[in-house]
Amino acid sequence: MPKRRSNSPKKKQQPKDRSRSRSRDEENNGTSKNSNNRLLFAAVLGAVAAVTAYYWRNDAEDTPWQPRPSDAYAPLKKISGVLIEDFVPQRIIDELRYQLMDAVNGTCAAPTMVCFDPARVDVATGEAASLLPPWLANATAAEVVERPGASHCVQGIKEADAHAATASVSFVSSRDEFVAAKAVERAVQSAVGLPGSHGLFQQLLYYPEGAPGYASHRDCRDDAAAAAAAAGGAAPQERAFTTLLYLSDNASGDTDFPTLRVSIKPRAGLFVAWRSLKNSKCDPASTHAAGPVLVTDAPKLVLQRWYERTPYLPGPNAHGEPWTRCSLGEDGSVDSCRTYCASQRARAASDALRFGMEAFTAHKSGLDPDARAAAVEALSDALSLLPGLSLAQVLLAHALYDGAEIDEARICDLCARFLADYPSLKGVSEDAEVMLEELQCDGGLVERHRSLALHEIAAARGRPRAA
Ligand SMILES: O=C(O)CCC(=O)C(=O)O
Ligand SMILES: [Fe+2]
Repeated sequence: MPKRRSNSPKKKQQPKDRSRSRSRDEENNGTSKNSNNRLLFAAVLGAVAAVTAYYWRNDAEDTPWQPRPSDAYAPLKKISGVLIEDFVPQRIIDELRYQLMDAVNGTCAAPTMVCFDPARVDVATGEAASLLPPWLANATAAEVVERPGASHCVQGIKEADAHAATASVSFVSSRDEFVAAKAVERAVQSAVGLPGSHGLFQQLLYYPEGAPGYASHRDCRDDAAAAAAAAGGAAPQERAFTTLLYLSDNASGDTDFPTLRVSIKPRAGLFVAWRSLKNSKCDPASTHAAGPVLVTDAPKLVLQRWYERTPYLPGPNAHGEPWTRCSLGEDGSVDSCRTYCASQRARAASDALRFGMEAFTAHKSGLDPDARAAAVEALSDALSLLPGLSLAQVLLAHALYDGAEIDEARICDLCARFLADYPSLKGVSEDAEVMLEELQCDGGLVERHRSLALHEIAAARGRPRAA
């Protein structure tokens, strides 16, 4: 017999009623309906917001930052910087290096689109503005397109020319894509208190020998209004902290903090982190640059991650085909070109997630009777590719919960996994908790998933490398 249960979680109205056998008619009236509306609102709005802005956020919560005093790095004191050597065991570094090099030689290898920020190409005429670099001399012959989230782009660039533009490569991975990156996330949480739930995507950076580096900048934004506009009206990103884990030993390519007169030389296993915001403002002292890598040096490899002030739930990875973005230097010339790319697996998972979110929204709108099944299928696909994809976990739990015949064990597991990573994401975590309660899930499930995570920390922070 198919199980009957409430249409949506109802913690507030019926805290003690865990019955899953009431009829739908009974449920669809009075206070339950208000509760349904609240949850429907949270879920759908959240999904839509995630589609448009690629994240949910919670302004109520501040990011913790509690590094051990012994890890404080005095030269970066003004920005609460820490520096930790031998942050993770060599095997973690080896795996990350392997993933990055594999991407550089494979999925990231052939960017054919270069974008300028701000616009350097006239979309109407297709003419390149002045000060374009020589490799774009015949850009007018190429197709000029607009890319959401970037400015004007030139498409169809010859591969060799695009390679000339590739000053660095950012291989953008989901938080859970690689075991090694996940282990680093846990290590960061244990060392400086930054929970993974505040982290943006992880970036594996590659600067080839001879790369000019990355021009002086801050990772935060000064102008909240401009940032909101750039985010398409959604809440702007606020990168509050930056963490770097160097994966290579270099004689050049230092991370420089000109205001603080500090230079950090890359050394495999060296971890450095600092805060960019001071009293909620973008701190000028956090200005930094990646120095040029000498032609005689080895390529510089880094795992970089930004952390938001508040929890952040990533949506689909925005990077499809590899593409290159160039920013402008102070004199208006093009500098700091970087190629962005993601793995085939992450891209496939993102496509499934995007489709699943659309289907989920259609299901919640009540207009399409087949949408729920489509959402379940697509979100399950996304999770089979990237099991830790938190947004897919919580949406799939909701979609399954709304079905006539529910797989309680699966919903419990999805909610517990989600809550182990996102214990306090406004509106979303609460719903996951309500589902756990309504389904009378095993009370220790979340804790088990959490301790699994702690186990990963212990594994990540293994014995220091031999000198
Ligand atoms: O590679 C580095 O040393 C720093 C990179 C950086 O600052 C950035 O990508 O925002
Ligand atoms: Fe930076």
